[in-house]
Amino acid sequence: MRNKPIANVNADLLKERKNCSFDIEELTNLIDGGKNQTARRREIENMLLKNMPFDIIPEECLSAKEKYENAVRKSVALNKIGVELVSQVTKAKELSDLTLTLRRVSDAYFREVTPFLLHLGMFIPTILGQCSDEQVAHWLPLAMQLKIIGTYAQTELGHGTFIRGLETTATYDERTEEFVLNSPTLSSSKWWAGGLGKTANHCIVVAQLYTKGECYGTHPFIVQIRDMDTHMPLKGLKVGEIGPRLGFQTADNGFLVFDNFRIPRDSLMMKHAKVLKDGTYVKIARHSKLTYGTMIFVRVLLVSEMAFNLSKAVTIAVRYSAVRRQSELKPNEPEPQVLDYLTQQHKLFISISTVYAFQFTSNWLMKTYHTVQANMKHGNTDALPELHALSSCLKAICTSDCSAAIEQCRFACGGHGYMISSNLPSLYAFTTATRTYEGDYTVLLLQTARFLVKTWEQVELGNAVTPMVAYLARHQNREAWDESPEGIIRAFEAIAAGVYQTESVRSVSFGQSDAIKDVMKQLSDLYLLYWSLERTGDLLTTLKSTLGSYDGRVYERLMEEALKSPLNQEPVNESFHNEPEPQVMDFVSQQHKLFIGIASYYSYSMTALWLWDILTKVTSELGVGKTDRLPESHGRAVFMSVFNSEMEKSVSSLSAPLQAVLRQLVELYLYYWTLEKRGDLLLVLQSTLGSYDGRVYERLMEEALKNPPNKEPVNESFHKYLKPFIQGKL
Ligand SMILES: CCCCC/C=C\C/C=C\C/C=C\C/C=C\CCCC(=O)SCCNC(=O)CCNC(=O)[C@H](O)C(C)(C)COP(=O)(O)OP(=O)(O)OC[C@H]1O[C@@H](n2cnc3c(N)ncnc32)[C@H](O)[C@@H]1OP(=O)(O)O
Ligand SMILES: Cc1cc2nc3c(=O)[nH]c(=O)nc-3n(C[C@H](O)[C@H](O)[C@H](O)COP(=O)(O)OP(=O)(O)OC[C@H]3O[C@@H](n4cnc5c(N)ncnc54)[C@H](O)[C@@H]3O)c2cc1C
Repeated sequence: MRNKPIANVNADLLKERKNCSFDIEELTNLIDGGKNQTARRREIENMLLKNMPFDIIPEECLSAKEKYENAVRKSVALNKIGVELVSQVTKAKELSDLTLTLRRVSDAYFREVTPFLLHLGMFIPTILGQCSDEQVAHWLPLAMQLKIIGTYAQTELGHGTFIRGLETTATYDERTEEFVLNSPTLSSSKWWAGGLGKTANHCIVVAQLYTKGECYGTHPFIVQIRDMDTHMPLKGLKVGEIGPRLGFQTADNGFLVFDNFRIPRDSLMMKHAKVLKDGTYVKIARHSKLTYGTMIFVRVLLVSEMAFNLSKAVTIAVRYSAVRRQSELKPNEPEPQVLDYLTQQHKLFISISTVYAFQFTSNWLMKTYHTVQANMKHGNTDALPELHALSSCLKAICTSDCSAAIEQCRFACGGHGYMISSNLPSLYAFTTATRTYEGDYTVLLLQTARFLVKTWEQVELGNAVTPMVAYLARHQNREAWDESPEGIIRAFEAIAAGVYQTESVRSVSFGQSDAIKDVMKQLSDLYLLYWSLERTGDLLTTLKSTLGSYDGRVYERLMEEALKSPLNQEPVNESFHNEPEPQVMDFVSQQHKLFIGIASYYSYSMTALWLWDILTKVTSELGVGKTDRLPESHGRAVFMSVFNSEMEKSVSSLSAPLQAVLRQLVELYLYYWTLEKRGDLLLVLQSTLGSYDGRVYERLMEEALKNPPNKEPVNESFHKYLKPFIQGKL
């Protein structure tokens, strides 16, 4: 796309590019995976450039409904080309290169995401990973050619993390050889699935399988949810869009509720378990968690997704920093490019290095994933726990780091970075969601910690462990790390960094020029140094804590320390003889702790009554319960001054004794009612999650039902684009 010289390039950018120490094309080839892949990518880009409709009005200026329709229009056009290209491919490797290229290039057409994301990212992978061979033969061609459009509905209003707690039931009825799907409670409503709200006509539903009166746990089912011709929701289910969210605005995330909805027996995805016609349950899987396979796959995918998204953000920020000039450092000299400020480089360079850390680690992780999959085909699931731990850990860290780094890139672009047109807000909104979906950050780190603790036990027993965790045995002297959760996670992070270093060295060791090697080495060093400085505290092995000692001799150490206190060096302190012991209330430091708390509390309450709008803003951002911890002194000052002046205005014309009494009464009244009516105050949170009565699920559903897309059962884009596309008439 960009291999031709472009006219009118900013002079500063040209200058920076001229300064480059290596051949840019060579690095491009490295990133693409070789010269041929670069050429193929450009070919596809050019083809799409010629054929794809561009936005006439920027996406962000459209209404929510228009945004969705526009996204469907573009998705259909893109996938028409995609399906055609896929049909020409014969080899598996070519197919995976092509899907990756299409995935990357497609981003150029969406500020938000395509409503087909879940179809490509989870529906197809789940067919591949969870269906029996016959089922794959039936469903895969339909899905690949987009004759059906699917999504993945696992999460419910009540449970996302704890999959075993899902409440949707699939009860086998052997008389009709059907499963009956039910959502027995409000909290069992499926919630969040991308593309479910308006687009998908099929859906993978994860439900508790019951047969012959027994529950066999969660299983995936493939379910048609809309009529293929009219697109109307099928009888026995309720489906809709969940409402506006931070990002993913064009992904029509949806809800789904079942009421005795019947599906054929073979809707159960039967690779890992079967239910026979007579209702007998047959377990096939050698590992109980194989039904979680799609999640592992997407976690692996997300590492490269994060590399890609951060690469876009940092490219935007670096280019802009070369163009942007700010502050006159020397009189009559041009203002410097902001890129030349060291502080600006500090914001940006770690992101560049992080992109490569993620990308190299991602290539390696994907290879590892395929190796484990290949072994599992032959029945060997030994490596699955480690793959789960590894993909959980890397997914958690890279999604978290990526969204933080994108924020830095946005900060680096000053005010203009806040414009939607800069694309940085959308990149942030997209990536910050990845920290939550496909397994929440904390939860996944805890999964990894669990694996490491188990491995540690093996090390202690002198048993062999896998190469990836062999360092645990090397560090058995416990000097290099401690056994706290942080220590475990830190050790794992160190491994991730190690992978990056070895992989980057391996990747650049052949063919590549010295110039590229130098740059890669610098980036690798930067990444390692940056994180060792960031985590200096964690890297220190002495915890300096009586409570956190390795041997757990907490009380002995507390006593030893106590005995060292100078006060204990004399049996009776001289103040016994000379001064009465003070009440702790008399200590100024104690008064400071207490009185400032009371004063702050009053100030917030007063300000709430007099300056309702300020409170609404602050509390909706911080939460009422947290206002006493309002961190910014500026915010505190505003509250204080408003409190003082408004109070004074009200009572200043009255006599002094009356003023004093009124002040006390006002204080009492406010104090009393603030505590009594804290529920009402919480209403200013304007939040479905933070309501005083805790009716979270009811409110989420009420809001979803108010959502304009749910006012029409079928969006007109179905008739205009989706239907002709699915039926091959476009
Ligand atoms: C090639 C390109 C193609 C094109 C791609 C296109 C697009 C790509 C772009 C983006 C990606 C695609 C889509 C993105 C958009 C949106 C997607 C959002 C979709 C979703 O958001 S979709 C819902 C995901 N929702 C979750 O992510 C729930 C998280 N919650 C869990 O994942 C579990 O619930 C957990 C693990 C917390 C507890 O589960 P639990 O309670 O059952 O287990 P428990 O803790 O008791 O552990 C018992 C034993 O199981 C082991 N174990 C656990 N999990 C395992 C696994 N997966 N594999 C192997 N072993 C496992 C343990 O290690 C332990 O082992 P041990 O006993 O030996 O210690
Ligand atoms: C944009 C987006 C798209 C999504 N798309 C889909 C989709 O297509 N299909 C689908 O099925 N789902 C989807 N999801 C849902 C997503 O997978 C869940 O939101 C995610 O798994 C987190 O679960 P939760 O919402 O139940 O969070 P919770 O588990 O309720 O998390 C709330 C808090 O509790 C903490 N917590 C929870 N459990 C533990 C624990 N055991 N130990 C310590 N702390 C804990 C978490 O760390 C977090 O701080 C999507 C979500 C988003 C945001």
